[in-house]
Amino acid sequence: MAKDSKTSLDVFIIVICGGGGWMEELKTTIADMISSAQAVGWMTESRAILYVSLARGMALFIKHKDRGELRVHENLDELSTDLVDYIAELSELSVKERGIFAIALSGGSLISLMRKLCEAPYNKTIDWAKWYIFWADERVVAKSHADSNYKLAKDNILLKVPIVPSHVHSINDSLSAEEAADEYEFVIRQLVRTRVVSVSEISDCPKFDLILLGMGPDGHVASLFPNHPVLDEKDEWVTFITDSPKPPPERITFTLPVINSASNVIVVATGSSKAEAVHLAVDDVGLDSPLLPARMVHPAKGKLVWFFDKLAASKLEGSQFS
Ligand SMILES: O=C(O)[C@H](O)[C@@H](O)[C@H](O)[C@H](O)COP(=O)(O)O
Repeated sequence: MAKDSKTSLDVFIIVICGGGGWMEELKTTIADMISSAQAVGWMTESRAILYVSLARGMALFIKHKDRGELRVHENLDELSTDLVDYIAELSELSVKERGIFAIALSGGSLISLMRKLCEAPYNKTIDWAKWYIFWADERVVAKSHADSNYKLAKDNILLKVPIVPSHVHSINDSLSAEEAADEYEFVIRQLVRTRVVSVSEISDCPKFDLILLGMGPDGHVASLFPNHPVLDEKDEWVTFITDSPKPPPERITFTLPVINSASNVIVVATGSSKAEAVHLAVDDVGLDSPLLPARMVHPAKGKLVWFFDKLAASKLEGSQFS
């Protein structure tokens, strides 16, 4: 079989979501087989379409040729189940490898999609004492304010699992945005020194075990908004903005070099309002199209996984999700 270059999504992994036991083995076997078939040029468009139609009503896992892995789910419940399962898997690997799981959260709907972490089996099986929590971005408001990303995570997750309070690193809410960003970077520098957070082999940046990002309809991730000068920040690890188009205006945010130095990055986008941004962030859209912040997420050595529901994935090239 000849390789068909029209296979726009370079589909080569389909798995049935859920299950366990033999289903897990089947998933791995299928992934390996399709991966080998693609590697030797045996992946045809017709086969990809067959897989897509087989996957209707099931989760579809796609290995994109340069945008990481795309996981398209039928609905939010399935997405959330797969998301927490993947986070638990990364936590286990990281704790096994280095005894710590340093994870950076964002705000928005992502947090409610993570709430299953507080339920069985994860509340018992995850090694919560090894978790260190950070924020990839935070709104500069009091920690008790309804807009606080810290409060959102605390109320929905952190209070419900046995995380060590001293492992939770949130910003100092009594400072200005600029001061809070500087101080947060200082805190992270100390934790890199003691290797609570690893260091990247290719830059001097911190290497978080996992950075979790939501994506706005404009393609922003963390508090990195389209066309904002902080997208060019190369030196700072944490920076600030006072003109966020999404309220509240004052925020601190990890910079792109930090996001792109992580071992793992997850981007979650759901709902039809995100469909165009998903297309622009993932597909080969050419240089004339707007360069969205989400498209600039490209971990140099790490793994990037996108979690979509079928509405958010509906404008992906070659998709059958609409
Ligand atoms: O503090 C923030 O505002 C967030 O970190 C932001 O980057 C969020 O993740 C996206 O705007 C997506 O939010 P939704 O998932 O709620 O659309």
